[in-house]
Amino acid sequence: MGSSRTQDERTRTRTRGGGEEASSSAPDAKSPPSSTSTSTSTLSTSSALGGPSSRRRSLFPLVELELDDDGIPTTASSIAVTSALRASGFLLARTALLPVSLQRRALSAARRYLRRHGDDVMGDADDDAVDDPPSMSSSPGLSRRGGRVLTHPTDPKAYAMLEGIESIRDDDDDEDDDDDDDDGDTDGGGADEHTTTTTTTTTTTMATATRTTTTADLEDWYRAAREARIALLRCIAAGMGMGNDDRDFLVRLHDEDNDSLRLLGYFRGDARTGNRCREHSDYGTLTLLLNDGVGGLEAYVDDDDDDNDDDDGDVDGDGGGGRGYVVVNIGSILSDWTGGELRATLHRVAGPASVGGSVGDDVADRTYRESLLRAVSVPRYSIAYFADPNGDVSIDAKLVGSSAVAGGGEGGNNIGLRVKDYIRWRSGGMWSDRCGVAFTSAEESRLANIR
Ligand SMILES: O=C(O)CCC(=O)C(=O)O
Ligand SMILES: [Fe+2]
Repeated sequence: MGSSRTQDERTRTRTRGGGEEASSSAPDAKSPPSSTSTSTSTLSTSSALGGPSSRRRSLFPLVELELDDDGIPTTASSIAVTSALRASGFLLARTALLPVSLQRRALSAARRYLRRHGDDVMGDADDDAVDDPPSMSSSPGLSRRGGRVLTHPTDPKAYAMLEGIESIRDDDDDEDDDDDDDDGDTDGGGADEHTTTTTTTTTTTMATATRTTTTADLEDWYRAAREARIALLRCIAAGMGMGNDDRDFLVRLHDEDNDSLRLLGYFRGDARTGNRCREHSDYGTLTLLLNDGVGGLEAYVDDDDDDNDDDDGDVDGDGGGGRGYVVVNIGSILSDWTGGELRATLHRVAGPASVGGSVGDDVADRTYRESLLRAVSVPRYSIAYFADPNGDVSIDAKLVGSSAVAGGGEGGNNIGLRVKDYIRWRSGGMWSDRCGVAFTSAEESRLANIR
């Protein structure tokens, strides 16, 4: 199982996962101890999702995810991760588990993958626009199904869902006799050393090498993301005191490895381009997001302790890719498990014409608008790694507090909705059937509030 993500919180209306009225979800009162390596990152001034033009610079913490000699996250890291997820639901994580070199390789591989498989599926990719993800020159608003790369029904993007590491290899096996559109692209980043070493060989050999490298790089990223998932789940379990301080409490609820990679290629646009990715929140447990540094990612964050509706934060504008960190956020299942203490935050990839975007005329507005214009003038690539819990775990479990239910009621008859059914419902299907566009009516109405 993996995830194609859609939607959830509308914090402005003080609601939390499942549409319930929020109880208390004030940011963690504990400030990280001075020994923590947490710092804040420099972030672009955000546009407000749905607010007028007032701006606030929002800083999400950059957390150095440190492991001890046994590979266990330090206490400082656990506190830093949990504090950020309480406060905003977002953090930027830097960790030796996801080194910059691997990030670059993975992004290059995603780009190659989307272009190759997109061409396969859609057949009309723009050959001149070598930097662009595959697009459909006709009917750009329609999703064409049946291949590995889909165009999104509404957002100007192509994407591929890779459900499990094996799916990457299967894709390559399927392609063994298909070399006509494999361009051996080295992505200008010099990241594809295997391809580079084969440039003097025949086209066919080079194509094979490119496939192999693409597969290897995506597999490496997938494996590394799984390790990072384990570390982050340990941080959360420890930081929240779950399972009587059993640090592997959450890890065990994920030992089926129900995860997926979504490779995303956003098309170039112009001043008229609105959202490149519609507002949504993720609905599994944990998302690790790597992007190529092209801006536009925004998160809608609300302070519970004031009435300002415009406390929205641009997550990064340069998330990963260059500076070596990944964006970490959580989905609604984990948020619900914690009674909303950890936030599944609404986010999007904005374009210059996004609703509630930069409409004012002060310096910050203009600067931000220019940054979005620059961002949309180039394609944007990202890789989302989604972790879901084991399929039979209850999404209704409460994993914090005195009534915490280990395993979410596993084995019981009255466990409520199971993860696998919930995800099927949210995502509009399982596996490659997922369209990733399902919105519940509650979510739709929350979204309507910001339009
Ligand atoms: O591409 C991005 O930066 C955001 C993607 C995202 O939020 C998602 O796919 O759930
Ligand atoms: Fe997302």
